[in-house]
Amino acid sequence: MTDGAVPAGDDGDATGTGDAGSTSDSSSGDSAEAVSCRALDYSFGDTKAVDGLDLSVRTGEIFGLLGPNGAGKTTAIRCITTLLPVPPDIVKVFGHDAAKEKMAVRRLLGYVPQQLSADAAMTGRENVTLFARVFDVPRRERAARVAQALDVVDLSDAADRMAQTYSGGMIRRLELAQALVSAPRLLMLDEPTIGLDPIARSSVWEHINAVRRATGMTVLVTTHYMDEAEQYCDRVGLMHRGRIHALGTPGELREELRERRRAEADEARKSGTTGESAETAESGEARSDTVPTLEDVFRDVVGQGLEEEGGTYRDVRSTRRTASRLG
Ligand SMILES: Nc1ncnc2c1ncn2[C@@H]1O[C@H](COP(=O)(O)OP(=O)(O)OP(=O)(O)O)[C@@H](O)[C@H]1O
Repeated sequence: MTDGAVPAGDDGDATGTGDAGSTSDSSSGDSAEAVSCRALDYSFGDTKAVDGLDLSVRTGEIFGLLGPNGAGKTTAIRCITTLLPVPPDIVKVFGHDAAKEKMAVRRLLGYVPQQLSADAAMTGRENVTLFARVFDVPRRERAARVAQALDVVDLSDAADRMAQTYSGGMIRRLELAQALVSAPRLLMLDEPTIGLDPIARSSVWEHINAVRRATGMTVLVTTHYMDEAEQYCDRVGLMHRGRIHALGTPGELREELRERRRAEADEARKSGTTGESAETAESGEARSDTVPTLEDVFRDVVGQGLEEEGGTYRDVRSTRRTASRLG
């Protein structure tokens, strides 16, 4: 079983908590909040991967979790998918508790992990059919649902070709079809466009957007690409060292920084005694007039750029196998 499959019937919880989904008040999954994490912690031995994370994803939005390598994004996503065990009353998906109602949570979500989740030695259709079986899509509906999922990502014509003949962008779209075949209410994507060329990146996003528009599905996505977050996410959370340091729409975050810069420039102008050179003061003023980018916001909040921590991002990107073809 790949990481991408979170089968409804496979309870992988090491803590052995039961599933109270069918008896819960919230069993219909009706909740204005698609995802909620309250003070979520997760450690691997001595490494604190997630450190008191508070997160609220609203139903129907595209929420981007941004952060450098090692910020804890994947770990947080895996806690929400129930692939990593969490204590009760910390993580909820459409009101269902990820510890107590694991099966109910799994039935509501589709997950495209960073690692490859398509099998090179099967056709596109066979790959999606496998996910349809794992996710318990009723047998009589299966063929139609598989065809529909392939159609949504524009892979109908290539459906009966082996996945090893697909380009990197096609593989990512195939993985999207795998996650969509169970008609999830929440789609979680971990670095969906990493390693793809700009055209393939925008194609993947166009397909995500089209499904979102058609179904009202909620999307939670992690990305390093600020331009994508800016263009496609309704709101973003800037994550660093296991927690969110800034949250809002890209426009709000940029405007907040612009205001802070203006206030600082005013302050410097008023005091005039800060010892800063005329040149520095001038550059501060000029800065306060330009609209900052999300990268500027990130740098301001955590004191560094997205690509500066961890040092292994390029390695990760270069080893992301869907960047080329399946071997
Ligand atoms: N299975 C594991 N065992 C030990 N440490 C881990 C494991 N998975 C993640 N970590 C550590 O937890 C921290 C957070 O990692 P995580 O993968 O969640 O970050 P990320 O923001 O998703 O980064 P990336 O973009 O590289 O995936 C890092 O310090 C990482 O080394």
